[in-house]
Amino acid sequence: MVRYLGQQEAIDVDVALFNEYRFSVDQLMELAGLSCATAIAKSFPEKVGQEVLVCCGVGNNGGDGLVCARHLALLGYKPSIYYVKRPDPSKTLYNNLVCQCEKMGIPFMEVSDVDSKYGLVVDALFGFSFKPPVREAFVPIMQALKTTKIPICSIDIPSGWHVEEGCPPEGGIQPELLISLTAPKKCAEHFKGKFHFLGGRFVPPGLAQKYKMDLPVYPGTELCVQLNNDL
Ligand SMILES: NC(=O)C1=CN([C@@H]2O[C@H](COP(=O)(O)OP(=O)(O)OC[C@H]3O[C@@H](n4cnc5c(N)ncnc54)[C@H](O)[C@@H]3O)[C@@H](O)[C@H]2O)[C@@H](O)CC1
Ligand SMILES: [K+]
Repeated sequence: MVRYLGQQEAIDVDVALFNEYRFSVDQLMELAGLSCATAIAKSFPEKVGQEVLVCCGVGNNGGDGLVCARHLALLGYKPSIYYVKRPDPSKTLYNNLVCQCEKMGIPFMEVSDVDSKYGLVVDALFGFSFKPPVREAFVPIMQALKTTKIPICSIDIPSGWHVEEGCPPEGGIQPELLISLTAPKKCAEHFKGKFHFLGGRFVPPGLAQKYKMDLPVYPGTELCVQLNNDL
């Protein structure tokens, strides 16, 4: 059984990947975002050709969302991006990701009429660094995601959920697909949606052993593996 990590463990793994194993953020973000697009395509093949709203926050989870949007376009979906806040010019990584999306013709827009405009929503607002409660600037988009009837695909953490305890008592978003990256975090034990995938097939075996991740075997050359395929 794959082990579900606590918030501090997820942060420690992150630090080890970058400092000890010398990966760059771009490298892992590309693989993470690609695995998310792949999991979405496996879960919702019937939505190819439809509009997809990709909601991106200001951290690396949002960066995964930008990469995912680009790959969704390559897979035949029609993504649009809601970016809560454009990155500061000094943040080269995020500015490059934005440029890549713009050059692909992916529009950046405000959120309106989610239920009538889109077939899917990708939630890349907060990842494992989230600490509740949600700050003011994010309340409108969180409200839109809480009330939509369109299936939500959450990257790494259902945004607004406590990273370990799950959905907040006052209610939160209920994604239909969760793509856990690297290893699932404890909140995923409370996930009740239809599809739970693991993505981010880049964990060196030594690191997986150190954190006793017990990662499942990815089939063949797949970039993601379904964790709840017994359903
Ligand atoms: N460690 C790994 O293996 C990898 C992690 N990646 C992604 O990186 C994510 C973690 O990224 P980060 O550490 O940058 O953090 P997050 O993207 O989880 O969030 C950080 C941002 O959210 C803000 N934030 C935190 N709490 C908030 C609140 N209550 N209200 C509003 N804003 C709040 C922070 O100020 C910060 O700007 C992961 O979940 C995953 O999606 C991938 O990109 C690549 C590989
Ligand atoms: K998320």
